[in-house]
Amino acid sequence: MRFAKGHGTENDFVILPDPDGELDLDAATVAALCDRRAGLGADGVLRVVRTKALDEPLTGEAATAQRCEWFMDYRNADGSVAEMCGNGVRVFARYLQEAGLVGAAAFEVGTRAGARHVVLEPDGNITVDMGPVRILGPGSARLADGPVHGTRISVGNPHLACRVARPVAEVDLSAPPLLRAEEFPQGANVEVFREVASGVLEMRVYERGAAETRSCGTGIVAAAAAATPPGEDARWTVRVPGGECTVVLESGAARLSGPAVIVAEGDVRLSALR
Ligand SMILES: N[C@@H](CCC[C@H](N)C(=O)O)C(=O)O
Repeated sequence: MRFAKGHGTENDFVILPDPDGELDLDAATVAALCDRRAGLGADGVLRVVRTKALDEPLTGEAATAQRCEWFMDYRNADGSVAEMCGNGVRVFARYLQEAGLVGAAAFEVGTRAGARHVVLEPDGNITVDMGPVRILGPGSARLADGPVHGTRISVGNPHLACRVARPVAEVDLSAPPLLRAEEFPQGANVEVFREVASGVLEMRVYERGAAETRSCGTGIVAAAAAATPPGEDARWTVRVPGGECTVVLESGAARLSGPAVIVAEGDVRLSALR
């Protein structure tokens, strides 16, 4: 099976080109591909499939994806399905560009959170219109070193973005955060963030379905939204362990800009994966 490997601020993905939807990608295969010792290693898988070949109903929030030629079928490293991935959609767009599957510098990508408009910027970054950012109210979690309190936010997928007083490097993210099922029936990605200068946040994340990653695009947007006074527009630079991205919040929606690179292409033996 052909594959590519790419990352956006070191949030890394195995990319599987499957234009005609012929691949039966089960959770065990995804987990084996993402295994960093016995597989290729990644935080998630991006299956590149034509929307018309997708064997899945696109209803509700996902319905606008029907108008897109290409669909990002996102899977977490543990094999679970997720609605959206902010770094993944940039890497997906870079793959489409480099594989010659799109000709324009601006186009839409289908996701389970709906169509997402992307722009390949002249400076090499990619900007994604991340859609509506929904503030759902307060929430809390228990981390390995104690409780954190924050804001429940949907960026298509669920987040708990928590402002902390200490440097984020000191927060213990070695264990899965304990969440309350009534607050997060589908689980959540948990961000800890701190404002380190005017308009600049530092952030770390524990991702649903993956553990701590070096960046999370939807998490970056969630942290920026949690850091912004209600009803205001804002622009943030968000530093994560794998680099930095920019978020512009405007009228309840967000644009995310950052790098996306393809670093390898090759063949993987699916039959050899455990
Ligand atoms: N890394 C992604 C988010 C991937 C999905 C997430 N783990 C979830 O289950 O919601 C990003 O860059 O947004």
